[in-house]
Amino acid sequence: MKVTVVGAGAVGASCAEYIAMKNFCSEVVLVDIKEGFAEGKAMDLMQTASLNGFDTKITGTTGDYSKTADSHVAVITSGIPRKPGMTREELIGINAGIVKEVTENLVKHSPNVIIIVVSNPMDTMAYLVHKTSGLPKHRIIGMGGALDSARFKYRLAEALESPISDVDGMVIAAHSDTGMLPLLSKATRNGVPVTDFLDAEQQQYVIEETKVGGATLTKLLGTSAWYAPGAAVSVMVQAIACDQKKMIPCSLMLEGEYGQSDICLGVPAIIGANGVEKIVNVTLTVDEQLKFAEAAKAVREVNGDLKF
Ligand SMILES: NC(=O)C1=CN([C@@H]2O[C@H](COP(=O)(O)OP(=O)(O)OC[C@H]3O[C@@H](n4cnc5c(N)ncnc54)[C@H](O)[C@@H]3O)[C@@H](O)[C@H]2O)C=CC1
Ligand SMILES: O=C([O-])CC(=O)C(=O)O
Repeated sequence: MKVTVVGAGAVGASCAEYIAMKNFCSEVVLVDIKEGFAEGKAMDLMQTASLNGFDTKITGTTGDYSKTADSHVAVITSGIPRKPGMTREELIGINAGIVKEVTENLVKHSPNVIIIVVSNPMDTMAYLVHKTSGLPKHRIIGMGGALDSARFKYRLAEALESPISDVDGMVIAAHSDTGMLPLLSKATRNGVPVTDFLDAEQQQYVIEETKVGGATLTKLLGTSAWYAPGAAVSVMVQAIACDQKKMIPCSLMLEGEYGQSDICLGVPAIIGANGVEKIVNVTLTVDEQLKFAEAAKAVREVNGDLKF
């Protein structure tokens, strides 16, 4: 299995590191536009191989896409991250052009690739990849829900004063500060609804902290997060590489599912060797249905700013 990661910055390098550490992949190619940067990150990571016990070969290139040829999976992390006080949506002006150009280069050299889109605003960037790549829809997957769900579980465990391994939960809809939909109604501690343990105030705290998870870290770090984003991507790549048929919320092109069409939004899906094997239709409460529709409206407005 050959994986390309475009963007050797904070998230791209973290993706490559977690993929290598899990040792399920033969080759990872890092690509960046900054001269020597991807080569340097690849060399540094390779010098951890004997220390961390992996055999994945990591190489780097400054924009030579022939080195990415015949990748099974490509992860797009190229673009700028937000600074404190910004929204993800404000990144569209710079990132749309980068994502479009990177997509064209990737598809030219790997026509059968499965693309995982990370660059923000992610739901809109995933939509852009659909509109410009010509790839079938099961081979374009936006990464947001895997990360947001991990943050939801972190906040749930904090409120429950429980180990995170006791907790299960999922976040769907948009990967934005306002459009995320943590499915509290379905979250459990060892199969017991979390709503049995948490009062209304605690429930609201978990929901609000989950939604602004990325903004909170951006304020603390001065740029956006990378460890959990990198780990979330590695889980998705492994699900494909090992044909795990894992259920992961991802931003996918909808054609009537959840009442939406011609939009990429976070929904639970089975991820395996073919990319998206199936979108899972979860029954939402009336309030969740309304919130999902509101998130769709906001993403659609951002999509309207795209020029193809
Ligand atoms: N979907 C999600 O859950 C998450 C998305 N992000 C997004 O991921 C993106 C990357 O974030 P970071 O890694 O923190 O930024 P970064 O600035 O550390 O890295 C981005 C890299 O992209 C490279 N780049 C720029 N244009 C390029 C091009 N045309 N071709 C190849 N490489 C190019 C830059 O040289 C830089 O090394 C941002 O847009 C950020 O908002 C970050 C975290 C989570
Ligand atoms: O917050 C950001 O801008 C980066 C991101 O998408 C996240 O960490 O969830």
